[in-house]
Amino acid sequence: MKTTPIEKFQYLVHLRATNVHLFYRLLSENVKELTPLIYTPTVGEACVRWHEIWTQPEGMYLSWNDRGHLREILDNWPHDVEITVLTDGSRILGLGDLGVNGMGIPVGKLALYTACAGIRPSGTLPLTLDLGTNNETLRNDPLYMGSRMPKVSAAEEKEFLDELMTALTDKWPSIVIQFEDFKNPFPALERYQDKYCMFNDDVQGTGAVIVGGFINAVRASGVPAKDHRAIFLGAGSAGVGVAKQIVEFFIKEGVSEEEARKKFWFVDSNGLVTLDRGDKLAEHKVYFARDDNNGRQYQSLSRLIDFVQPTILMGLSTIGGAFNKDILQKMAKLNDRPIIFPLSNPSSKSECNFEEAVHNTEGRCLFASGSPFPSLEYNGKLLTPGQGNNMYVFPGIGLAAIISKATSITQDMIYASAEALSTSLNKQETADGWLYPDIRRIREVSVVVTRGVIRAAQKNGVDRAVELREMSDDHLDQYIKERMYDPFNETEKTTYPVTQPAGNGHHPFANGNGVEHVTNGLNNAHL
Ligand SMILES: NC(=O)C1=CN([C@@H]2O[C@H](COP(=O)(O)OP(=O)(O)OC[C@H]3O[C@@H](n4cnc5c(N)ncnc54)[C@H](O)[C@@H]3O)[C@@H](O)[C@H]2O)C=CC1
Ligand SMILES: CC(=O)C(=O)O
Ligand SMILES: [Mg+2]
Repeated sequence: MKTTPIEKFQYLVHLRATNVHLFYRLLSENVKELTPLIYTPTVGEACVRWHEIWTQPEGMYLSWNDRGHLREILDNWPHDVEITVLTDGSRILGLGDLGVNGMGIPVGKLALYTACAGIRPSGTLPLTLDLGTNNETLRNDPLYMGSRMPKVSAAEEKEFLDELMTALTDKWPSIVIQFEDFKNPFPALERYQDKYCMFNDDVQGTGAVIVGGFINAVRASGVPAKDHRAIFLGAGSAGVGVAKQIVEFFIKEGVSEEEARKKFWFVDSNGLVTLDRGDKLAEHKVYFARDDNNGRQYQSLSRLIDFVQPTILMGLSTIGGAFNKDILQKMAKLNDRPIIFPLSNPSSKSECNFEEAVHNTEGRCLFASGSPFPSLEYNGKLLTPGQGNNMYVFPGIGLAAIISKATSITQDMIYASAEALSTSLNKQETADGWLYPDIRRIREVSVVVTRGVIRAAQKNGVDRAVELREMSDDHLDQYIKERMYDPFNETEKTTYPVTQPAGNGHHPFANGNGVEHVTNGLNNAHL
């Protein structure tokens, strides 16, 4: 009997490696119960302990020493890849730099691609870059499987990524590449987004999923778009990615860009993000930096709330519990329906939990969190939290890019995923005031998102599957559904090729050989 979440995680890893279709049958019939085990929050614990709990290889690791040979190495992968999720492990959820332990994230995200959007398991490639880690504790741990060197410089990583992007698209010309959990994702996004079929999930996927729920929250708040004001705790890739897409929404609602930009007050680890703060602001923060603070600086979140009187409080700070009782009660005093989105992952990093938000706002908050929280009864009413997690959109974005054979993933495609998500709630969900659809309907939702993204690709002319342009929406939905992998109709035995990180040879199971021995996850007795 498996009792702890991590034991259940390990059981599911084993099931996937030994009976992949059964794993996906189980997952698709129990999405709500099993997603928290294979994804956030449990995947966070699994990544922290990856080197301790590791039993069998999954995915492919590419190390700094492999540079110059990346294209040859990809030839070792025996399947045709449609999509890869790629991380360098440098910012895994809100848990910091976990080096190659971050492999849990590409594996988990791709399992959701299969479960939620029906991408064939064999068409997915979890990819982790072993470019060193600045996590000294891990580097000194005898069981750590990655290279024991500090993280390479930004310029070296750029050089590596340039080679990798060329190699991936040379090997699989239609591949979709999802960047995930990079500490500083902006340079690569800027460099590659027009040239390759790629997107950054933390900046763009998160922006889209939050706008999707936010559209419904603004409607439910009764406050017109032009009167909203937002405080963001956390000004990193996700915070800025979300705010930029909310700006896009405000503009569509008739607010000018300048007015929209002025609706945001960002707080990071150095205080309120202002132009006169005296430190050199990272480039991505400059757009939202305030210039109207008259030399005043941040004292506390509570004082900033008094000053700004926000309608919206977003948390993307990795600071668990930052939205305390005082903060939540202030939001409730200021607003009939305060919008409170503690979005940091995993649950331990969430700025507050659902129960705290409900009790301190008299049940009036419009709530979504990054990790799931249980429903609860309040004043005789069952309240269900929204889950504002990019898992509602990235499967549809990826599937749309694959089906439409997109040459790149445009901002319009990303925004279309948000709009499609906001329309995907059924009558009951809307009547119950939900911001996001029931996660149990995720495959249906992914069809709606996929169609919206394909239509945007067509409008932007980045689609190569031009025959889809003539299809009606109903026909296109049917086409998407038929394209989806169905674990209930599978007899083919699928195997999972894997490689090991360059590693150190100390791990009892790691062969430390990088890539020479591509092994089969179903039959890895020779490891
Ligand atoms: N719900 C979702 O779908 C998603 C959630 N996230 C979560 O958002 C969080 C942040 O992710 P990123 O923006 O990519 O990380 P990041 O490292 O780029 O940004 C973190 C930000 O928080 C700020 N911060 C740190 N300590 C603070 C403090 N004491 N007070 C105020 N600000 C503080 C940092 O200065 C930085 O601006 C993570 O926990 C991640 O798991 C990220 C992507 C998607
Ligand atoms: C959900 C996600 O992508 C993150 O927390 O990084
Ligand atoms: Mg992420």
